[in-house]
This record gives sequence, structure tokens and C-alpha cells, in this order.
Amino acid sequence: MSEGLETRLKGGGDKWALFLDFDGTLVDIVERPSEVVVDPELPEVLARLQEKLDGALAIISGRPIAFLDERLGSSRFDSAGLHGLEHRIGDDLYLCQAEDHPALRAVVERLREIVSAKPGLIIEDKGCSVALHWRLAAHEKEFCIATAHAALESLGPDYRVQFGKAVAEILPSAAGKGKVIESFLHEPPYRGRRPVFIGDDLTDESGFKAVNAQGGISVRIGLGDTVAHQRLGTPAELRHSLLEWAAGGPLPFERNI
Ligand SMILES: O=P(O)(O)OC[C@H]1O[C@H](O[C@H]2O[C@H](CO)[C@@H](O)[C@H](O)[C@H]2O)[C@H](O)[C@@H](O)[C@@H]1O
Repeated sequence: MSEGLETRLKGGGDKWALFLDFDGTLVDIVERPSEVVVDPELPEVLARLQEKLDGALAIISGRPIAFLDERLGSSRFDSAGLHGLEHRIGDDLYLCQAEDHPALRAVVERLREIVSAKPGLIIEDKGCSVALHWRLAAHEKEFCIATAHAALESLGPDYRVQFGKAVAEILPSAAGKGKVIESFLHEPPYRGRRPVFIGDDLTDESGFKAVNAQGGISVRIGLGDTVAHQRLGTPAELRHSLLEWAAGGPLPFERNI
């Protein structure tokens, strides 16, 4: 048994830290990144859970923190954005600066030119990373994968490609959800709590590994190979479970770890 797990099982084991992915987990997947819709009840449910967990609730997303704030309203939840390149715990905010990534900026411009001749492909420029989406042009999947790998060659080892749902994203190699969840767990109010991480995608797998190693609970939404220990069918099911938990119900996930 790991030291972390042993400590948590001996004391304070019922204190949870909740980490939630955004796209495909809290909100349904839609055709275009800009069209994502937040259920009107969700921010209030998250705020109630945040209170119940003494503040230990964070959104762990590939989106920029500014986007999460805009969609989730004024609550300003603790967050990790851009797969962990940005973070905010309380008033402690670190944002990634696009101007620190000049080589990537050049790649974004090249990708825009390439994609302008390919209807249906979408470039999502997130400043310190760029995503190439093919959800509206599934036949271009192989082209997008090859294009992302070619772009990576010009950037070198400081960057990597992260695949997701109908998307290839080029981002700094240092980014990773597992690492950022581990770093949150060293800080109050997360320190000493057992982590729960809920996600749906390849980018969430490192987060599942991190919470598994801490004796936490990992939940994957939907199908697909995963190291998560539990599954839920859809974001709507998750929202319902979170609503019940916030309303005073028990932890909605099995504790069979
Ligand atoms: O870490 P997440 O919060 O899950 O974000 C992962 C990526 O999600 C978004 O793309 C995905 O959702 C889009 C909207 O439903 C969908 O159109 C796209 O096909 C999916 O890949 C987002 O656009 C990316 O920036 C995030 O990295």
C-alpha cells in the first residue's frame, strides 16, 4: 500500500477532493468548440459542492481558464487550464502567455493557411497551444494527424501532440493533467484529501493514473480503453449524480478501491 493511501485510510479518509474535466464530462460534446452549452443549473450545483468540500473542487480542462470562467459564470472555480499549463487555486493564478511561445505562434499561422483549403477543419488557437479539429470532416483525420506530427518536427522536444476526441492538439511537453492534479494535492484545501477525478478522454488518462496512485477514485464518462476504475454513461448522468451529492446525498461513486 502506498504511504499516501495508508495515511488517508487511517484518518481523514472521507474528505474528498473533487477534480472535474469539462468537455465531454460536465458538458456534452458538440460539433464546434465554441458551441458548447453549459446546463443552467451546473454552476450552482458546482458551487454547492465546492462549499460541501470546504473548497476542494477544481475544473481540470484542456480549455483556457478564461474560457471556463466565461462559461461557468462568476463563481471562478479553482481550475487548471490548457491541460495544466495554467492554474488557479483561490487567488493564486498562473496564466500561460502566448508571447512566450513564438515558434508555436508561427505554427498556428501555418496551420491556418493549410486549413483554409480544407472545409470543415477547425483551428482552435488557445495561445500557448493549438488544436486541429476534424469532427466536421472525419475523412480528414489522417491528414490532420500527419499535419500535427509535421508541425511538431519543426518545434522539437519542448512540444508534444495530444490526441483527443476528433482533435490533435500541439502543446508544450510540460502540460499534463496528472501532474497538475498532483500539484493541487500538495496545496490547501486539497492537501490530505482523497482525490476523485472524472473525465472522458485520452487527455484525462494521466489524471486517472495520478488519482489511482493516491488511492483515489477515477471515473471515466463513456466508452474507450481506460485506467479509470469506474464508468458513467454520459455527462447528463454525471450532472444528475453531482446534483444529488450536492443536495446531501452520499458520495455517488463506489468506494471499492
Ligand atoms: O479537457 P477537456 O475540458 O475535456 O477539453 C478537451 C478539449 O475539449 C474541446 O474539444 C472537444 O469538445 C468540443 C466541443 O464539444 C468538440 O467539438 C471537439 O471535437 C472535442 O475534441 C476543446 O475544444 C479543446 O480545446 C479541449 O482541449
